This record gives sequence, structure tokens and C-alpha cells, in this order.
Amino acid sequence: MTKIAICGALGRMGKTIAAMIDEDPALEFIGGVDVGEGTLFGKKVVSSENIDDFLAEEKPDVLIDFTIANAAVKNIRAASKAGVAVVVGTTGFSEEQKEENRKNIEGTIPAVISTNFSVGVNIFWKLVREAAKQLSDYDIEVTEAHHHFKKDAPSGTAKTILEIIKEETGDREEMYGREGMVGARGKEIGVHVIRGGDIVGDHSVMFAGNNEVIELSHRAYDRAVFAHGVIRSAKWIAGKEPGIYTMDDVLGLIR
Ligand SMILES: NC(=O)C1=CN([C@@H]2O[C@H](COP(=O)(O)OP(=O)(O)OC[C@H]3O[C@@H](n4cnc5c(N)ncnc54)[C@H](OP(=O)(O)O)[C@@H]3O)[C@@H](O)[C@H]2O)C=CC1
Ligand SMILES: O=C(O)C1=N[C@H](C(=O)O)C[C@H](O)C1
Repeated sequence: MTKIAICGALGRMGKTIAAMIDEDPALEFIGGVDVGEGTLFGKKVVSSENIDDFLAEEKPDVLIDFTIANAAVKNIRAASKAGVAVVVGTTGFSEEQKEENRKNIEGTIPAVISTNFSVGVNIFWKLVREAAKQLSDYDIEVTEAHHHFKKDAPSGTAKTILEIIKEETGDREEMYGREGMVGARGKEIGVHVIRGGDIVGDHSVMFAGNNEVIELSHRAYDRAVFAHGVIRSAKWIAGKEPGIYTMDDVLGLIR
């Protein structure tokens, strides 16, 4: 039985993942940390200030993090000190924070890190890559929409989309929205962020050429799609060699 703990256990994703672990006979939910304290599925959720003691006492095989970037950096550091594998879905890391995570993980613990754990989005990224490769001279616009509670923008998934497009089309700068006399379009990638209601997570990429437009899009209807990928990753990562893995590794997809 793989013992799983969650950072951000009382949040939207934390609760969704804990519920799925509770239903899985191969996994045991052993509690977690959050800003506030409480109980979830009969297990203790303690203050994240006590994460070192929590890890030493509860000894999880895998620590799942769905919090906020600065908290996730500290949680990964604590997992590294305790020798616990991590699955990280938190988004919004700065380049410096990514570098610190890399230093804490490489050579010490195995980690799956992904800006989106849904299988569909991981396939969508492959389609975006192929379209960007074939249509590298088209005008490209990226749009994402999320619920009104989301703190980071653009979404981690949209940032991954931008990385993929840039890898395939070369040097293009992002243009965040447009207002006023911005002039004719240049070789930018337009980026548009929408926040509203309870939208779980929509992403679309438009490739506009002369007389034709291709649009690729993904829509998540329920956080369960992310949680399924997280559970798959937690089962996969236990016992792996130290290093940073992606959903490509978990799903066996070719990069
Ligand atoms: N990779 C993926 O597939 C997905 C990634 N995400 C990402 O996951 C993250 C969380 O999303 P979501 O669950 O919707 O957000 P929530 O705000 O619902 O949950 C985050 C939880 O973490 C808590 N938290 C904040 N700071 C700390 C800390 N220092 N230590 C421990 N817990 C802390 C929050 O507490 P409080 O509310 O008191 O601040 C909250 O309970 C975001 O970065 C989001 O972008 C989301 C969905 C899918
Ligand atoms: O905050 C969310 O809700 C989501 N965040 C992730 C992101 O930033 O890409 C993934 C998903 O879109 C939901």
C-alpha cells in the first residue's frame, strides 16, 4: 500500500485528490498540511509550518503538492530533506523558484512535475506542437479561461503552450491582450486570459493564415481529470530513481 500525504489538502485540488485516494485500495491517505488545520477522511491536516515534523512522524511514500508557488518551494525542500518522492501540480513558479526546486530534487528524490495532469491536455500539447511546427508562419493566439479564484496568470498550462510554440517557431515574444493604437500585428504570440465563475480550465490555440483558421482547444469539465493523472503519477513515482519526470514519462508518451 502506497502512503500518500497532501500539501494543500483542504484546497479544491487537495480535497478532490484525497477523495480519490480514499476510494483506491492500492493507496492510503495519511493526512497532510495546509494553512489552516482540520481533518479529512479521518486523517489530520496540520499547519504547513510543521511540515518537517509531519513528514518525520507520518513517513509518506509520496507527497502531493497543490498549494501556491512560494509554499510549494518550501514543501519540496522539506520532502527532499526527508527523502520523500513528490508529485507537484502547483503552478506560477518564477524561474528562480524552478531552479531552487531543481536543486532540491535532482540527485535526492524522484518528482513528477506538470502544469497539467489531465491526459487530454498532455495529448493536446502534442497536437499544438505539431501544428506549430507545420504552421510556423501563421499568426498564433493563445487563450485560457479559469474560475474567479485562480491566483496566477497566465495559467501554468498556457505557459507550457507558449514554451512549446516558441520551441517550434523560434523567437517570438508574447503580446498580452491589445488596447489602443497597437499597429499591425507583428510576429508575436497573442495571449488572452479570462477569469470568471467556476470555469474549471479552458485552453485554446488559434493558428490564423490567409483564408483559413485552425483552432485547437481543450476544456476540463471536472477537477477529477487532473486528480486521475495525479493518482497515476503517485503510483508510478514510488521507488523511481531521483530526478524530475513529466507526464510524458508517466504515460509513456514520446517527447
Ligand atoms: N497541474 C495541474 O493539473 C493543476 C494545477 N493546479 C494548480 O494547483 C494549485 C492549487 O489549486 P487549487 O486547489 O485550485 O487552489 P486552492 O486555493 O483551492 O488550494 C490551495 C490550498 O493550499 C493552501 N495553501 C496556501 N499556502 C499554503 C502553505 N504555505 N502551505 C500549505 N498549504 C497552503 C491554501 O490555503 P488558503 O486557502 O488558506 O490560502 C489552499 O487550501 C494552483 O497553483 C493551481 O494552478 C490546479 C489544478 C490542476
Ligand atoms: O488553477 C486551476 O484551477 C488550474 N490550474 C492549472 C494551470 O494553471 O494550468 C491547470 C488547470 O488548468 C486548472
